[in-house]
Amino acid sequence: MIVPMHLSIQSLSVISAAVKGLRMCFLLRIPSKAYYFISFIVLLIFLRTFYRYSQDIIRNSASTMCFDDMELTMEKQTNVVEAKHRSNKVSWSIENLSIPNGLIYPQPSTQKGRTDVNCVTNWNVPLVWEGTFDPIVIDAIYKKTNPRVGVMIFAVGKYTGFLKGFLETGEKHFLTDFRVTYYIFTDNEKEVPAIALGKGRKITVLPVPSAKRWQEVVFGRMKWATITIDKQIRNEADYLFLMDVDSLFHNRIGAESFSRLSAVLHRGYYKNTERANFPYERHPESRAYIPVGEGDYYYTAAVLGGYLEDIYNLVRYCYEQSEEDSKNKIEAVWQEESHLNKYLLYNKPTKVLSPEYLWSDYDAVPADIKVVRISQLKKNYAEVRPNGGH
Ligand SMILES: CC(=O)N[C@H]1[C@@H](OP(=O)(O)OP(=O)(O)OC[C@H]2O[C@@H](n3ccc(=O)[nH]c3=O)[C@H](O)[C@@H]2O)O[C@H](CO)[C@H](O)[C@@H]1O
Ligand SMILES: [Mn+2]
Repeated sequence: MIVPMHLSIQSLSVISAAVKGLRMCFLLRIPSKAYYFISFIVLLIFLRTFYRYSQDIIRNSASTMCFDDMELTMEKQTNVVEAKHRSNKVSWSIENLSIPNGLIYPQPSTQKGRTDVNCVTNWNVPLVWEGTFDPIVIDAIYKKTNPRVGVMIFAVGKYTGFLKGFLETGEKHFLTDFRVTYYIFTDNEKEVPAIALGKGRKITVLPVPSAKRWQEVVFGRMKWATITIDKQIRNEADYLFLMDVDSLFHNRIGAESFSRLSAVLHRGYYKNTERANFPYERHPESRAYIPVGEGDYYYTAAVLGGYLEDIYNLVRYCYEQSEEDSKNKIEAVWQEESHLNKYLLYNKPTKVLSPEYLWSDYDAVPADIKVVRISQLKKNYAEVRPNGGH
């Protein structure tokens, strides 16, 4: 319990001054009316002080009780999945959904829309497919806040060879009217190609160490992203993406991809896979463990987006958890993607993007994928990865 010291000291000095005055009156034999009047004032001050003091005590003990209760509840919640060192900074966010006057676009319908696929999750956030948004409307909403968009990509070892195609097609299709900085994490600066960039767009090259195993790179993404956001990106971007570099953009990606935390459904498991068969980490010893019977979707780690602080919390979580695993000599089945899937199960994304946002050149495009926006390139794993392997 905290005693309100400031209050008691202040009030005591007022009371003692009044008592002194009273004694003076008594000693100087000031007429009795004034004497009664001063006594009355002293009594009032005394009562007021006592009242305030007791209120403070009640308030303090109540808050101590609340705090004790909170601690108890938190102890009961044994499975809270979040970064140990979460950022408590306030993210940039879209303020309101206003658009400029006079914008011309087709009338939206309450009756027509995509019916072949589900366009909403069971936690009631959009599941984005072609035909569920109007590019003119959605871009206009976000354009007015003119966010600084950062895209973190890693090109370590032979993967620098993918940069040219990624950047050139990105300039054609990726948030073309927005400010974009490509943060290229590489061990070989000289291999970063010179690409003509649109207005308001730039490249920042960030050195990272080379790797002997590709697994080091994919885990390392979470570590270097965490460190670099802290050191630099936090002051330069409002919205952040993390993407694989071995892909090309084929069609528009716009503001419909923006939300506090947007994750993409992995093309391999979005339609007919029972959750028990999702390739989640199934060993309880791993920090990425998800028990059979739990799970919403299987998300890819190859495209992710969100407000800066939300992405920070996510990458920091994946980094911390994989560090814990490696202390115990465990490597999750799909590396950082396994930790990501655990995080997203217990911290639901605020938008889920369909596999239009990451398809693969290995797979035929089915009828429900009306537009392929990004596609993973076919690659010779033995050739591009330092230790080969699939
Ligand atoms: C479509 C999809 O879900 N992709 C994921 C999948 O395989 P992928 O086959 O897509 O992984 P990948 O070889 O493309 O590696 C992921 C990314 O790490 C970077 N990189 C990797 C190795 C290397 O030597 N140098 C380098 O720069 C590069 O940006 C690459 O795009 O599994 C990986 C982890 O197992 C990641 O979770 C990928 O996001
Ligand atoms: Mn990839």
